[in-house]
Amino acid sequence: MTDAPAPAARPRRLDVRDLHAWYGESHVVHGATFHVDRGEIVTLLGRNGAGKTTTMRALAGVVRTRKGSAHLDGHDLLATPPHRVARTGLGYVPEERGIFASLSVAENLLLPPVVRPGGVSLAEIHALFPNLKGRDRTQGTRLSGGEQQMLAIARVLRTGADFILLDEPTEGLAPVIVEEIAHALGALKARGLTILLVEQNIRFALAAADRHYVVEQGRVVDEFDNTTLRTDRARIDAYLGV
Ligand SMILES: Nc1ncnc2c1ncn2[C@@H]1O[C@H](COP(=O)(O)OP(=O)(O)OP(=O)(O)O)[C@@H](O)[C@H]1O
Repeated sequence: MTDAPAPAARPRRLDVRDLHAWYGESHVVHGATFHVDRGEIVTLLGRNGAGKTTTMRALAGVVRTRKGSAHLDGHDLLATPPHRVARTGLGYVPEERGIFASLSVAENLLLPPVVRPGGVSLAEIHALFPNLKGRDRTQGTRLSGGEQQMLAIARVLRTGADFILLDEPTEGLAPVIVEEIAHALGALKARGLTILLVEQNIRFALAAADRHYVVEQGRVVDEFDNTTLRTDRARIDAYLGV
């Protein structure tokens, strides 16, 4: 009898080892180690102030005082100047979304340059986020919070980014909009994109993601798959202090 072949491992996209990051003298990320494979959606969960956003900002090159290693598809992110990071395929959607008040939806969308082939077309963006359809001339800040979040994601998708860092996309949004965003992330995953998500909303994390890391004091201290996250609420609640 021959053994069944082992399932093919997915190629690793993001490999972060012993990452440290500082704001001035303040040492915030203390040796985070984690990875994200091709086509996965992975969350960083943890209490406020645990260092999740700073980890993302360090990967995106917004926080520049860093040590350790972080590679995306073999590109050394810590050695990449900020204006070159987008060319590695990494797109960053910050928590504050960054929608310009004085610009229309279309102007916001077309603002960042396309840096790689394979960007999501306007037709695909409208299929993913129907709320944005027909709103080209609407002032950015006349959109609802959910629509601004959709616009912020769409803007990064247009550039050709295929590894998306998404910081708390559901914060402050109504449940129906949260569902729409979960649905859109599912469609992006089906399209082959890879996503690292900072989240506080466990229901959304379960609906949208494949795996979950817990961050405490700037370190990854545990990892959950969806089954464990669903069934062992006490374990995750202890980390989150709920
Ligand atoms: N620009 C900054 N300058 C100095 N310290 C900062 C700055 N931004 C965040 N910090 C501090 O770094 C620590 C980690 O913050 P971070 O935003 O990464 O946490 P988080 O896990 O994303 O939590 P939250 O959900 O509250 O954003 C906190 O103690 C925070 O006060």
